[in-house]
Amino acid sequence: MNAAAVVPAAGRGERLGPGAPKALRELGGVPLLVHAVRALSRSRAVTRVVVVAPADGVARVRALLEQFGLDGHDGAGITVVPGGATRQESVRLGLAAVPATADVVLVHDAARPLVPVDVVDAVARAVADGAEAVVPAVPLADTVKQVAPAAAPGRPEPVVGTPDRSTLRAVQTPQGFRREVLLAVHEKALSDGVEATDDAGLVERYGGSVVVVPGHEEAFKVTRQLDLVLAEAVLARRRALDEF
Ligand SMILES: Nc1ccn([C@@H]2O[C@H](COP(=O)(O)OP(=O)(O)OP(=O)(O)O)[C@@H](O)[C@H]2O)c(=O)n1
Ligand SMILES: C[C@](O)(CO)[C@H](O)COP(=O)(O)O
Repeated sequence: MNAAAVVPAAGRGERLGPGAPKALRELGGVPLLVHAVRALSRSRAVTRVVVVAPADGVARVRALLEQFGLDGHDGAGITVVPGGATRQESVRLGLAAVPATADVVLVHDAARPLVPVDVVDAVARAVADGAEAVVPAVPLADTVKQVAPAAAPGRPEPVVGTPDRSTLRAVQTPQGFRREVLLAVHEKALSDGVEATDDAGLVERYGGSVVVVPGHEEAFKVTRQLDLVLAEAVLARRRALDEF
């Protein structure tokens, strides 16, 4: 297997609040992006990483990766390309830089810095074993309600349904794909104007099959301030355990 990873890191991080682009915010003194690239590089399956940087931040991201010893000379080779206005566009631009020799592509959010390498390996292995699209996921802790729009602004939203929680999963990254499948659905989505919140959603939209492998609670996405607090705690626990 020859897997390349695309790391969308071009988002602003509006929900995290004011500051640097989210991927460059620090966790334990190290940018989220660097954590994410290190996690991918730990997988023997990953031979190339394409980082998709904010369009005006390519030089800064290259310098940062070099500063943290991730300049392509140690472990997986790394390419940095400019991203787009949406996550989907950023992934498509990153995919264009994936070498044709890669038969498997993993797409991993820079905003999921603490993904364990076992999850990366499990996703890559499931694609190598024949799946065309693979997502890591965890069961939900909360009950989920489907709602309709409120009658007026400020009014409560009416509940219209309660899906059976046992059939639902919260989906993480890296998501893994046969390269030609991911390329094809991104190209079709571009020409059809189709948008999805994750890459596997595009595969589903065009009739492909997607399977789930176990994710990990530490692969959560840093989206809001509280996630950063949790990520600091998880990292501190890992560092403390490493000392024993
Ligand atoms: N135009 C974009 C938007 C998002 N992303 C990346 O997609 C991942 C998941 O997106 P999200 O968590 O929504 O990040 P942001 O878009 O930065 O967050 P927000 O929606 O709060 O602004 C992140 O690693 C983010 O950098 C990207 O590469 N290009
Ligand atoms: C791809 C993803 O992380 C899977 O859960 C998620 O859909 C990204 O959503 P975001 O709103 O762009 O963070």
